[in-house]
Amino acid sequence: MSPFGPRPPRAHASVDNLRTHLLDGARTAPHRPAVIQAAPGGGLETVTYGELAARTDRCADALDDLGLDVGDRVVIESDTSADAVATLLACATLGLPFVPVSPGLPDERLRAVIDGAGPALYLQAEDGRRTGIPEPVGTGRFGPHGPTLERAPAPRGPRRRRTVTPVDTAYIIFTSGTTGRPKGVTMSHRGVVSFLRGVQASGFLTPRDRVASTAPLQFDFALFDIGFALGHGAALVPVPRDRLSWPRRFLSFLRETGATQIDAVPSLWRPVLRHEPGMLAELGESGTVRGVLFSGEAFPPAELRHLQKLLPGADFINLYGPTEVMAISVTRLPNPLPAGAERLSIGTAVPGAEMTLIGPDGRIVDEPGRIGEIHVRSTSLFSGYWNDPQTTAAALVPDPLDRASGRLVLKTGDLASHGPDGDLYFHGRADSQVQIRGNRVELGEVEGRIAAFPGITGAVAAVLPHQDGEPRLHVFVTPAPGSPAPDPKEIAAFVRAALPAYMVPHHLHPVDAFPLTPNGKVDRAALSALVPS
Ligand SMILES: Nc1ncnc2c1ncn2[C@@H]1O[C@H](COS(=O)(=O)NC(=O)C[C@H](N)c2cccc(Br)c2)[C@@H](O)[C@H]1O
Repeated sequence: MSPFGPRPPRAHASVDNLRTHLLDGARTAPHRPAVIQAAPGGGLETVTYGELAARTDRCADALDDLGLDVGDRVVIESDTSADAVATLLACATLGLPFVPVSPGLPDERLRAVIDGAGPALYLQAEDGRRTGIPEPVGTGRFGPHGPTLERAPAPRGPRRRRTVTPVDTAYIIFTSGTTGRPKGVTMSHRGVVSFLRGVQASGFLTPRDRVASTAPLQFDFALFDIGFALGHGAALVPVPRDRLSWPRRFLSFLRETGATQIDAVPSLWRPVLRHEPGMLAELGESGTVRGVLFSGEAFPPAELRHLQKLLPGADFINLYGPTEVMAISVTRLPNPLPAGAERLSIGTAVPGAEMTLIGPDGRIVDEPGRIGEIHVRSTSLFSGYWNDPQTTAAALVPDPLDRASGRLVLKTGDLASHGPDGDLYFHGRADSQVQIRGNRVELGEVEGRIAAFPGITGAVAAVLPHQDGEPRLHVFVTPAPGSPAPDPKEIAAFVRAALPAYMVPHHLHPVDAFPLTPNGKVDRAALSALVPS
């Protein structure tokens, strides 16, 4: 009996809870590998479903004894690992929303997340190096034997809640929102589990798969990988951060672990394609890689074609969606992409969700080719931005097709059009539509054209201010190693041959690599710093 009175009953297997959904594999096949990871002393170690469940319950018992209540937040600072998974599943078991942050997060950003979330407890991996967590937050570390407490959480008073329900918060993801203050995307157990069930219906994974996960834990892509792998009884293969920074080390880790599925943002592939196409081709020939899943940003078609050529036997899966609904669609793309395809399909929503395009007039847009803003109906809708009802009301709006119902839909801020086949095609963010001399320019079109120029492996376009007040179109390109710096006049002619004159870039900047956000996407806000002064 814990000093704080009777323990609340654990989440019952019949109701949606992240722990019960993901540890089902522990009941049916406890000896199967759940996590295959780099071992601290080098080499690899395997944690089975049975062992993962045991670590989860050890951690849940220890957290339970602290007298935390359903709804009390726990910050987890770690890379993806078996112990991080056990800790977040322990939180799910007790209804403690976890707030994942990555070790690289600067101190002041972590301070902002802690100010925002008001956590009861902060836990880091046993080898974590963070110091200076402010009172009254409790602090501790976790390892294979569960958590060890350093500073007890402030006394919480008697428990008010009996048990965790599917509409309770599973996690809060703080996104580096464009405005300074980070927004906390609050996701319920029902939201996560219903999306994972929807993806399962597509049948992309079998229990024999090994899913290489490359996203930082603070990005819901990492949470997806955990749910995707464990929900199928497959093995999760977290790729260590120091393996991601070098293409050779990344590819050798994929080979050593026998990864069959590689999940990454498109930009992660750019240096691999540029510097190690041969080693990538060898991995392709080995036949172990069955699938490449990507999300977070549009995969530039020229780069995707190059990757498909090197991994001919793999499925290429485009996962689209904002963190506010976890995601929405999972689309297997044609391999190879049809020649001339300028835009990738984001398909149709997973079972249980629906995307509709709404025009500026609030009416549905459904004739092919016309652009509208994606609105989403789904049981995976987030509960709201943490402690921010105004911003929530701007995103969760009355259903424009069914106002009387009181039901809300997510207004995504993303533009798309229907293809002839009914699939949706992504046209960028509504707030990133730019005008050049009064003409609407879709940056993706300019980038796609320039990336197809021989000797260029990647292109990112941006409209940047100019002292004469007239904004200018800049393009940053990564030339293939050993290729001469591209001639701006040749590029201009190449663009003019396919696009209207106003899409011809004013400035061309060859760069070694594009700046990336902490989640690994191209950091468009950082491009202006690359313009030579
Ligand atoms: N496949 C695409 N093609 C093009 N543009 C994409 C794609 N996926 C996103 N985006 C863009 O990224 C925005 C959203 O950013 S986000 O909130 O940080 N979330 C993300 O990126 C990650 C996303 N939630 C995700 C990723 C993997 C698994 C899960 Br489960 C969830 C979307 O609104 C889109 O603008």
